[in-house]
Amino acid sequence: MAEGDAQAAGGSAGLSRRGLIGLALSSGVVGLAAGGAAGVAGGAAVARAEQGRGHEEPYAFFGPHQAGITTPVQDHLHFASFDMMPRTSREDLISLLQDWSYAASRMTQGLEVSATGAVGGDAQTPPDDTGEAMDLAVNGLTITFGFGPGLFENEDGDRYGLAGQRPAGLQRLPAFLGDDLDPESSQGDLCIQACADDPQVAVHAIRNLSRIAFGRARLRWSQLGFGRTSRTTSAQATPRNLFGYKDGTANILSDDTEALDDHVWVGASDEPDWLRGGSYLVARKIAMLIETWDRVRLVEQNEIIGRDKGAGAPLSGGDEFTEPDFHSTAFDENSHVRLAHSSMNDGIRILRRGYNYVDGNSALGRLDAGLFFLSYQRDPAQFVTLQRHLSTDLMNEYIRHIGSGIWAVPPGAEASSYVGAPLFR
Ligand SMILES: C=CC1=C(C)c2cc3[nH]c(cc4nc(cc5[nH]c(cc1n2)c(C)c5CCC(=O)O)C(CCC(=O)O)=C4C)c(C)c3C=C
Ligand SMILES: [Fe+2]
Repeated sequence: MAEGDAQAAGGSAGLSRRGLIGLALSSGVVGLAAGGAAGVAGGAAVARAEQGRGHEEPYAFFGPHQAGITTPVQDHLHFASFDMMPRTSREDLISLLQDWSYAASRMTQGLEVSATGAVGGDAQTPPDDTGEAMDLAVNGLTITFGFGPGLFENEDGDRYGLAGQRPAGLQRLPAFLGDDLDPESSQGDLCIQACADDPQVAVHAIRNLSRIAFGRARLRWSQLGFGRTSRTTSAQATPRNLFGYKDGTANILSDDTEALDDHVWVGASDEPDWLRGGSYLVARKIAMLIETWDRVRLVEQNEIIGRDKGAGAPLSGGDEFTEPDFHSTAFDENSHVRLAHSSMNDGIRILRRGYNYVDGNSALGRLDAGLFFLSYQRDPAQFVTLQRHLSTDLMNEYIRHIGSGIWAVPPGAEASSYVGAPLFR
């Protein structure tokens, strides 16, 4: 076994390639844990070409926090929710997480899922990698994994011996006023958020991870997103959502370590200890009634949001980054920004990372479009409090929550290990 291979396999707690049997893995595996893309070794490995508009340098896969939370928000999303297959064991779950981590650690460095990849293996077997990202650069790909409530316990009981490790806050979200949820596009035992500056790179990641899961987990639902609706660094311009408003102005940014520790990362004083350095992810698929919104007068649109459509400034005045003054009579008391603001919610903040989506159109010629809302928080109660407070939001006339999910997002994997390893110790 080459040195890189040994590091990637990492002993009993390490990355496994066992579950990839049938995907014809062979020699020449890259020493990802040690050197990332720079460690490309022999074998038939194909490093992806340097074509792409987005971020050219890979983001590290291993580290204290998973990438894809504070990482500068990429332009495209493919989000997938999975259910474990019936009669799978704890060992199946562990091997799946090991195989996913191994493949993710390669793809996020711009490599194919295995050393032989799409064209370097035995031509008489299906290739390990599906190939559609071969000529594309890494495009800032991040792959973030989450564990749903059903992984710890469901109607079949404690399938994987994890019930005792379940975070107290990891419960299915309560019903909210006006929810119109489709259970088929909600929740799931596991989730994967793939973000990249090229949509094909994100889709390639989910497609290959779904393939690797074969026999152990199956895709439950997935969502494509385009046009980020948030920013996580001050260097990123604030993008716009499908209502035409700047979205992400007041988001938590990656250099605000105090806010991240207070509001996003599960901390040293929080339980359970395997989740420290992780977070909780909430996803809400929110349909936006675009055609109805487009008939609303501009002044009323501004009242509903609580900000000016052009500059994104609060209605109390100033520029985009001026703090709103809620003593001003400029705000309707049920404007979105007022109801969502931390000063109206006991100081609660969340890190938002959502995307626009368009899933075609209805038979009536209306766009099936909206916001795939994603937020990271230290405690799910933060989202629940905010969403309850939004029950009188003027915006509610123009939106419908149609999908929902919550997952515990483990800390980043240690080098040579896999995402979620501390849960199984
Ligand atoms: C429960 C949390 C939230 C949901 C759901 C939500 C949906 C939603 N939001 C917009 C558009 C905007 N939201 C803005 C600000 C904002 N939204 C939330 C929370 C939820 N939004 C928060 C915490 C904030 C920040 C409030 C503050 O501190 O000022 C804005 C203003 C610009 C900005 O700061 O990002 C817009 C615009 C839509 C369209 C939507 C559902 C479809
Ligand atoms: Fe909002």
